[in-house]
Amino acid sequence: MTTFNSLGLSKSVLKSVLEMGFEEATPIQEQTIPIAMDGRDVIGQAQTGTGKTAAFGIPMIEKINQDLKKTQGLVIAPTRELAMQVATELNKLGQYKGVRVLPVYGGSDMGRQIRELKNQPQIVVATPGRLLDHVRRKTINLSNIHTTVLDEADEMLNMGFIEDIKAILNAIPLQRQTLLFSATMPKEIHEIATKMMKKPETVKLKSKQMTVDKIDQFFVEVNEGKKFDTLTRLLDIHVPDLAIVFGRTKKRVDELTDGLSARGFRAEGIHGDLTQGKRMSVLKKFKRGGVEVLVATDVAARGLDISGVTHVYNFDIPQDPESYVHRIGRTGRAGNEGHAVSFITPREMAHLHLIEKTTGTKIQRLPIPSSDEAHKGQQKIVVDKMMQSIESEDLDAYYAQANELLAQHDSATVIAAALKMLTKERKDVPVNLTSLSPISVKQAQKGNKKNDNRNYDRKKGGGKGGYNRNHKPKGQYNKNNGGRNRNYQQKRNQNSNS
Ligand SMILES: Nc1ncnc2c1ncn2[C@@H]1O[C@H](COP(=O)(O)OP(=O)(O)OP(=O)(O)O)[C@@H](O)[C@H]1O
Ligand SMILES: [Mg+2]
Repeated sequence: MTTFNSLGLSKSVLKSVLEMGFEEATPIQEQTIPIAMDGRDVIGQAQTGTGKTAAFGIPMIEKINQDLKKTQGLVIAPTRELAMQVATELNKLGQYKGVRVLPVYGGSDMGRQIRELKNQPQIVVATPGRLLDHVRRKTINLSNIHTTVLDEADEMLNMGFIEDIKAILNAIPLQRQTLLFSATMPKEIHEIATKMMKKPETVKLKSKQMTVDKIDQFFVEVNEGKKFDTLTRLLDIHVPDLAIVFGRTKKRVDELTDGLSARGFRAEGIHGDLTQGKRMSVLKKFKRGGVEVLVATDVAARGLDISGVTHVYNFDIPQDPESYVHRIGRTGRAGNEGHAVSFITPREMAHLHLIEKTTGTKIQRLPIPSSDEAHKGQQKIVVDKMMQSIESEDLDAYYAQANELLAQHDSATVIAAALKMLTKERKDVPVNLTSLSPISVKQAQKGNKKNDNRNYDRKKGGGKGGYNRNHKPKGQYNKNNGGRNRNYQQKRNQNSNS
């Protein structure tokens, strides 16, 4: 066990870390913080949800000169939501040192952003498109930057972003320190990365598989036309606290959201065609539990850290194994348990095997559940609630009526009627989705990302503002286990179908 104390942090950063509920360093933090604090370039690869943000955030904050009111640190992240989240975490890490952090992303007011950048926040966390815009307009001063981070580095150095990244890096002083982090780092990208850095130290945590072993991984083999019914049945059986359903295209996400709402689920969609205001409000609602199913394109696949996500469903199989790793990594974070189910059409089985091979994981087959099982899942929720009521509520006022009913009918009939009334009868509203063609292995191996509709930061949208991550310390890295997990554990034990 490595405490943050033994990593040689300054008093103020140590205070922030402890206040954030971090008691011991995670392995990637333990291994990269000393190297990065030494000023060396680092490529850090560790599984999803293992604290890579603080692994680069802590050394970056330590290096900031708080008396110098100039932009000294730059973090680039692929999506607006991730940029906001990273900025929030850095703000917390730097709160006692008094470091100012500004998120800069597309879809928010340009004029205001320019004014804020003029004040030279010490750290800027930005999406590439908007950042390049500022570089070209000369509305950001990069001349004092000594530390640059590419979060989700393999994605940032992929086809869609690499030209922007090169242009940005070319505008930053050469004597900078560069830190690259991701849960995945394909060999070709690692080579590209190395060329952009100064003798980088690669820290890759040894593990058999790319994914966290706390995530149970399943697949269902199902025809395209049966996917939707299968999804709603699984949701009824699993009863997730919070679930994310990934669809391949924006249109798919819209259709899935409408379909789930029609069947009585509190579902909302998130993708790159929505205004920034809408994207943020959906995410906020999801974090608060006001939305139980978030339907998303790959725009939500990387980096987002939302506590309470117990299930991830790949309604459409991801384009490449890396995307699979990131998508399912939205659950099972910071030592918590998670569950992932991928829907595979018969013609996509080869693609599934490629994912298994690349990630070093065996994905277990799950039979397609029947509507009867789904209905039993819903009844189980009512039974659990009744049991809780029996154990903890004062029922005195109800006994007279209960005895009267029992005088007329046998007890099983009375309870069956109560169960029927309380069980949510899922209206099997017919839902027709536009059919998508299966993904072939060839398509995936080519890394064909042209038509995957990620649309990260290319859209001009309205709305601005930020959200506050409601951080709860949790999981194996500290002893303080959040309430949601306990509830979930209970639910799991009670729900023998899951
Ligand atoms: N040392 C620690 N002890 C306890 N919790 C931690 C520690 N470090 C980070 N965390 C928490 O773990 C969660 C996951 O961290 P983070 O988002 O940095 O993961 P990540 O490795 O970047 O994942 P991804 O690959 O999905 O981006 C966060 O809620 C974070 O606050
Ligand atoms: Mg991350």
